[in-house]
Amino acid sequence: MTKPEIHVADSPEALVHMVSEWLQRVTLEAIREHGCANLALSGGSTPKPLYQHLASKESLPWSSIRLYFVDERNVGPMDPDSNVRMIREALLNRLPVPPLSVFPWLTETDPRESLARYRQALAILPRSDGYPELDLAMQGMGGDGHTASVFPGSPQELSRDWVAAGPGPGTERLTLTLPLLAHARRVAFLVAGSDKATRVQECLSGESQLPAAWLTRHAREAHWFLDRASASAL
Ligand SMILES: O=C1O[C@H](COP(=O)(O)O)[C@@H](O)[C@H](O)[C@H]1O
Repeated sequence: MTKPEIHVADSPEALVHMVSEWLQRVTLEAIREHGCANLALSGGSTPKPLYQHLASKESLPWSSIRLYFVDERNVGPMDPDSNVRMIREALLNRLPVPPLSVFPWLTETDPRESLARYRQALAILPRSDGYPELDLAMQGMGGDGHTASVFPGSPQELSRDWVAAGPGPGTERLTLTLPLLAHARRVAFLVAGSDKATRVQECLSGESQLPAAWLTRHAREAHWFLDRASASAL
């Protein structure tokens, strides 16, 4: 449990550049250290420009990177709500990423089957305290303080498993759990916009029990990447 590092960029565009440089640096470091980098990416609207930017740079050795998905909505892979659809369109379809290194959630089926398959996909990772160890988990934060698909007051919030399924606004969710994410070598939150400023302040105050705050406090190394607007209440 260490103090989170807060990085503030002057604009949403500068934020994308800042996170992209950092993500590339820590990814290359992991590849140098143990031959590959194990990353988990979030969905939602905030990271899309980051993924598009990364796709345009083509500077990472994608054959040495495994890509997991922090969470998914239990909808088809072409559904407008699908996280993997957004990440494929913004990033994966534009790059030479080997399909076998990409681990989408199985959806449109019994969630117990999806969770069992995702546990298998995660089981190839090294372990930290019995949890699969990601090199980097890229997180978002919703306006209610959720992160991944762990919503305040949801059953997912209490899970100590590696993965969980449960309710979310609109669609059922499949998600990596907070303890698994906390065992990643690094957790990075990417948040933009003045509408989230008060929640950012709350999550970084050290008192809050919201999922994003819990993960920040329990992560081995937590980073918050903010634009000026989302950092305005700090
Ligand atoms: O529902 C979700 O929301 C969070 C936050 O999304 P944002 O659009 O407000 O940045 C996201 O991190 C998560 O992957 C997604 O499923």
